[in-house]
Amino acid sequence: AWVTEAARKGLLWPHLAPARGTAAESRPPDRRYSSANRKEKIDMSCFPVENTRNFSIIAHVDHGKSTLADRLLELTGAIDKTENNKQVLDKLQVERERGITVKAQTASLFYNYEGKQYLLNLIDTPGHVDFSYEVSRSLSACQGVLLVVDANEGIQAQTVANFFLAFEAQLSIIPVINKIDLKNADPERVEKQIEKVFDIPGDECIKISAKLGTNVESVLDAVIKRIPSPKAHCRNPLRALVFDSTFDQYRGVIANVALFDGMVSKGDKIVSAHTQKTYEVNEVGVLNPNEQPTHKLYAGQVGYLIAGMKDVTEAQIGDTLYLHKQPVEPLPGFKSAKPMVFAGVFPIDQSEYNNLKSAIEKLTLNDSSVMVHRDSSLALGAGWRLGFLGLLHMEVFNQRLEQEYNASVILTTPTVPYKAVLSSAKLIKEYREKEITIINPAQFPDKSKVTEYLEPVVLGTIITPDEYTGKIMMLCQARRAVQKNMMYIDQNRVMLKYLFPLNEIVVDFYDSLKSLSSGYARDKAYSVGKTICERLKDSLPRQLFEIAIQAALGSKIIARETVKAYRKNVLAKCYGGDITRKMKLLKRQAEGKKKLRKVGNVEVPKDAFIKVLKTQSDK
Ligand SMILES: Nc1nc2c(ncn2[C@@H]2O[C@H](COP(=O)(O)OP(=O)(O)OP(=O)(O)O)[C@@H](O)[C@H]2O)c(=O)[nH]1
Repeated sequence: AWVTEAARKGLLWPHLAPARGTAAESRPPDRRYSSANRKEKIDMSCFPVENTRNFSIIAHVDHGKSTLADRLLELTGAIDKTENNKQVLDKLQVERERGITVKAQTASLFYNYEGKQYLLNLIDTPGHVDFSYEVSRSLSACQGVLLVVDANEGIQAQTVANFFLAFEAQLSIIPVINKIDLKNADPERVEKQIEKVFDIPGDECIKISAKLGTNVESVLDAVIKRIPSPKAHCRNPLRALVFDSTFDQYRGVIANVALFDGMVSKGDKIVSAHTQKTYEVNEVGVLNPNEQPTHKLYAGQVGYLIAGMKDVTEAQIGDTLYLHKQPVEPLPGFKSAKPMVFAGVFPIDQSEYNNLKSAIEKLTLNDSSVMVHRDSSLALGAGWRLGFLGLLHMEVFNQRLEQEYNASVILTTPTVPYKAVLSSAKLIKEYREKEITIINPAQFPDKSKVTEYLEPVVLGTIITPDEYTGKIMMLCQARRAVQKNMMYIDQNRVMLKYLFPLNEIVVDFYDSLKSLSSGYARDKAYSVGKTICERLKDSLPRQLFEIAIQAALGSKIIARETVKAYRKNVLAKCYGGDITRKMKLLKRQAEGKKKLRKVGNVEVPKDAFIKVLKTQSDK
């Protein structure tokens, strides 16, 4: 939301609505695992809609989604049981290194249950808040979710956010309490939290250890029994939703599709509802979890499709594909993800500009949520201003540029966008708009030309042991946050909801919050200001006059360093002891310096800039 300072205080947090409960299911007697023949094309016609389930796993970061996904893949024979099955669906190097999921992956699992073959389409989702656009996107292809909660940590902020994404999409929600093998696990306490916060009966919780594989089979059984099959019809004309797309250097765009109606196979002519362009389908298949070509894809199924689309903009996420000459009503698309954190990206060396340009272009082919604007700076040369969904998204992008494209870049301090309602007729004419969005601090219009400024705000959830509540409330107030809700989720854990100005939390809020509970809270603005001033002092060449380097927070100066002037010995030629002449010379020098300081421009050399910015991003 975008609000003014006054409106921020009036906004309401949507109250916790009750969950749609589903009855607890009894355990089924027989089961057998089947693995599909992965060499030949699979015939998908043996999976009618009623034997298909499309589901996702959602959880707070590190609660064990990927580990559970690995176990489900093993149980259904999609991958072999080995020690090395760690986060099979996390394919990117950055995902494995950071142990986080960035891009959602899909896997079709084949499972024999009570004598019937089932097709279970699992769509893995990232847990971090920056990637929640990936979550909602994946959910649109599902009818149900597994809500994984750590048996030790209990419900966390992202559990709540993800629950609401699933709840609003009207999906069946199966709570899974994971890590029951941990010494400090307290599944009963977590069960009560789930009842209290989500209003889901405690006996619907499935308690498992994804790591050891304990009770994981009952998760698959619950998927079959509690999640409805998709409402799709093979006899209707094709209606396929593009819910993700990736770019392959050799094969072009691979679109992940969910078939809401009809069928599609190689050779079919399809049309994109968004671009109205026609393509011929080269290949269809399912992900098991690697691409496995099939003869056809049928209504209710989830798979991939390759049709000669050259870049991901041709396979827009949220687009509907239909058969040529058989147009259908397009499915409701997605709201495109809005970047909320902007930073300048410049090559360390301008001769690297073209390489960096092509690296950014390639990377954004796979991540269409990054906004790209050209930018230039006197000090840093030509570069870009990129928009990201959050700080982690920015860091991941930067890391991928370095790892996958060998690019080294300068990343400037991130900022959030602001809006300004213009009052100056001249500016309105120039922008051709009354309300403008400012993503570059250098382009901030002057106060005298603006009626009001608006800033982005976010609703944040904090879950904490109650002994820290007081300190956290003070921190939130200091960040101009407005409290919207507070409730005990169990005896000593509190859930706080605040409306935060995004700018106040984007960079270091989480660090401050963590340090509060570890007992070493500090004011970061002062230390950051001081460090930058010190670095600049060391990097700036001395001038004939004194240079004051100040860090300001609003109009308040919070740090200062001085670069001393060169002192020219004006008395060098003045032999003898005439003190009045010496004084006169020194006075004239001082006056000259005073004048110089007023008019003197300090040119900041590029390497000084780089030094300061690099130490910032290295921190
Ligand atoms: N003891 C124990 N550890 C587990 C269990 N399940 C997962 N873990 C561990 O918890 C950590 C996080 O697990 P992941 O599966 O990567 O978590 P995730 O939710 O997929 O994380 P993101 O993809 O970043 O959202 C890993 O170190 C796992 O080994 C479990 O049942 N018991």
